[in-house]
Amino acid sequence: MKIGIFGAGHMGGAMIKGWVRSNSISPTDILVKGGKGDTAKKLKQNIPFNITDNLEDFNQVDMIFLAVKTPIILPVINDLKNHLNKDLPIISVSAGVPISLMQEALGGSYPIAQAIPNTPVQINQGITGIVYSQSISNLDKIAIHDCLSLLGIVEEISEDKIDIFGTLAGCGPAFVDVFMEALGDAAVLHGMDRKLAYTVAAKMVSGSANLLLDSNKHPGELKDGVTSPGGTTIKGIAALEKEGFRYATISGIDTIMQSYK
Ligand SMILES: NC(=O)C1=CN([C@@H]2O[C@H](COP(=O)(O)OP(=O)(O)OC[C@H]3O[C@@H](n4cnc5c(N)ncnc54)[C@H](O)[C@@H]3O)[C@@H](O)[C@H]2O)C=CC1
Ligand SMILES: O=C(O)[C@@H]1CCC=N1
Repeated sequence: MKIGIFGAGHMGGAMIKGWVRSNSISPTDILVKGGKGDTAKKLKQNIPFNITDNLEDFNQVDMIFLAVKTPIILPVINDLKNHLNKDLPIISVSAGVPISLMQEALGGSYPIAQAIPNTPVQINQGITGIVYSQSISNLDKIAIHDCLSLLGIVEEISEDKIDIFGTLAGCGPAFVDVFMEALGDAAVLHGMDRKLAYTVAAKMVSGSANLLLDSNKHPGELKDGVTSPGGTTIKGIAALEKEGFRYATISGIDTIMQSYK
């Protein structure tokens, strides 16, 4: 499978790393178009993919991912379509560009998809939500699904849920990172070595997440299993709730959702 990708920044770079790490895609089967900066060139120092600025070269690949910033998705699509001599599937990973706008730019029958991956794709532990255009063939869908599955779980979702999917799965890692950083600061406040504190925080978060998935239990039930009556944990939970922990989290997600309007 030959993959084309525009943009090798945070998201594009994470996808490239994940594909190569999966051992199913050779770096030389990845064709990258970078921007004006040297991000793609720097990444190429570690991963020997191909770089080009010649858009005609993308006719050699099986599908093209767009991982450029949201405001330039449509200009990039408009430029690219003039250089393709066949209808290669184009998958935008950009948050906030509706598939209808991309479809309009490419023409009604052009095969496109909007996918929202997240940064854990770089270690093949991502989750990607995807919406396909109606015109896309089953064969294209299977090929795109297979390609994204190398990076983690893939969920096909309806178009009206892509923004909330992207907010939860795509933005969410930053929420968890801030949480782990804060846990680390608290542990340092109480004398723990910072490196150890982050290791403990990360293993605690990943272990708790895996337990939620494996046990199929409600998160509240798992929380109840930690909060012994009159014990220490419930004192901490009460203090967090007093500070609006749940509402702060809901508000964070809701604020992102409002920003799409
Ligand atoms: N960072 C994340 O965790 C996630 C990002 N996304 C989406 O991915 C897209 C990119 O975001 P980031 O990677 O965070 O931004 P970024 O700024 O790190 O990367 C964008 C890259 O595009 C390159 N670029 C600019 N113009 C270009 C052009 N004409 N052709 C090819 N490359 C060009 C830039 O040099 C840069 O390296 C955004 O639309 C965002 O919504 C989606 C899910 C998660
Ligand atoms: O912050 C952003 O705009 C992107 C969208 C999903 C994650 N990062």
